[in-house]
Amino acid sequence: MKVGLIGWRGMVGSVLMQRMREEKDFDLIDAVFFTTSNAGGEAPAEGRGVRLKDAHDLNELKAMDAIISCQGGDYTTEIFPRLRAAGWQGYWIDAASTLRMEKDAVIILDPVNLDLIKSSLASGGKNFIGGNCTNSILLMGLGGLFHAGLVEWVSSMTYQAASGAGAQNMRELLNQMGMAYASVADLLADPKSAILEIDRRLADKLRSAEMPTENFGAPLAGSLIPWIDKQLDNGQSKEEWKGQAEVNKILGTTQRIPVDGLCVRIGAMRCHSLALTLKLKKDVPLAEIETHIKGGNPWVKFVPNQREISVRELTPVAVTGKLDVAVGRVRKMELGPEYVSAFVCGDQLLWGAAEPLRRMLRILLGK
Ligand SMILES: NC(=O)C1=CN([C@@H]2O[C@H](COP(=O)(O)OP(=O)(O)OC[C@H]3O[C@@H](n4cnc5c(N)ncnc54)[C@H](OP(=O)(O)O)[C@@H]3O)[C@@H](O)[C@H]2O)C=CC1
Ligand SMILES: N[C@@H](CC(=O)OP(=O)(O)O)C(=O)O
Repeated sequence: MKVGLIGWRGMVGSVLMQRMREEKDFDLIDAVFFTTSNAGGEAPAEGRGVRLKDAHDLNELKAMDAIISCQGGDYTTEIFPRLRAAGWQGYWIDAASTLRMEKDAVIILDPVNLDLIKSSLASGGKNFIGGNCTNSILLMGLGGLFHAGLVEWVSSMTYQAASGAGAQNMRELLNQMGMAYASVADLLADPKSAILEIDRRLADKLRSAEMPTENFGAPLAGSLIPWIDKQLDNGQSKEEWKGQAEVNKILGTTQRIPVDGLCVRIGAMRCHSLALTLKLKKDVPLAEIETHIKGGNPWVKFVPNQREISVRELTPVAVTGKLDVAVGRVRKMELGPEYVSAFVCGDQLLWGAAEPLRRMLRILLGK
């Protein structure tokens, strides 16, 4: 199978390349690397000596059996319709949100919706799009509970990492942290210095025009940003809107499960977390709930609802760089016996972006 890779050197693309190398996916395909900026340049070794092709050259793209794009929504918007209009019948696998809600597209998260993917393939489906990172992590964590048909609705409050906004934002966060520390380093070194003086000086620095905020639009270090993506007319952010739309599409629900909440950017690097309130359809014993969650997929790492282990294992720092999706803080809430809390934490560049794409390729290859 000839597989074109576009966006392979970006942040999501680099994680995809790393995972494809680890899993030896390149042994199974003829990989052809494309670029929007350096046609004719040297491709990664997996390209077996073929130079980089122009990602705007429809004839080169048409020669592919499948294309994986991590290049971004603008590229998809520009190229995908022209490629299909030119008669290309190959498989389009994409990280960008552009095509997610199209009728002929499946949002891919195979540990949760392999049946939908397979039935789409059987009926000639060709467009397979990775989900929004927050939703993919929610469903990787709690898919078992959804599949058991127990969830009436979900309130989802998110704590989203800087990486979701892009590589430049990760750098900006670290630069902000560095400036924040530098502003009080001398006082910190003196154990007798007054904490309120440290706090005042830090607040002044974080609010000052010196703070680099070109990418986030506000300081994130020592703070948070309670808005992600565009503003919609109903008061939701676009990120919040995606929750219900995508979760229901991924699950293929016939009766819509309401999902809503506030999406918040915090100073984690690449793990998104969600604090969830679930209203169940009935009062189910906690042990049964835990069994459903644990049985969701092999990557669920269930963390018992105990302080010490939660502090150690249910955090972005513990989860970063791993395929495990940590699920914990599962308990009945004081709101009533059908109300359950949960906290889910996953690496948004792995299950949230790159992993479903390479797994889709494997499904196409039947391996
Ligand atoms: N960021 C995220 O967490 C998630 C992103 N996505 C989607 O994935 C897509 C890509 O996102 P992301 O990987 O963050 O985008 P990046 O900005 O990291 O990369 C996109 C492209 O930018 C070009 N580029 C220009 N300068 C550089 C450089 N110095 N280093 C690397 N690449 C460079 C590359 O194209 P070229 O080689 O052609 O020049 C690259 O493929 C987006 O559509 C996004 O919606 C989906 C889920 C999560
Ligand atoms: N919006 C997500 C990242 C992302 O790229 O989402 P989407 O693939 O839905 O555009 C975040 O900021 O954390």
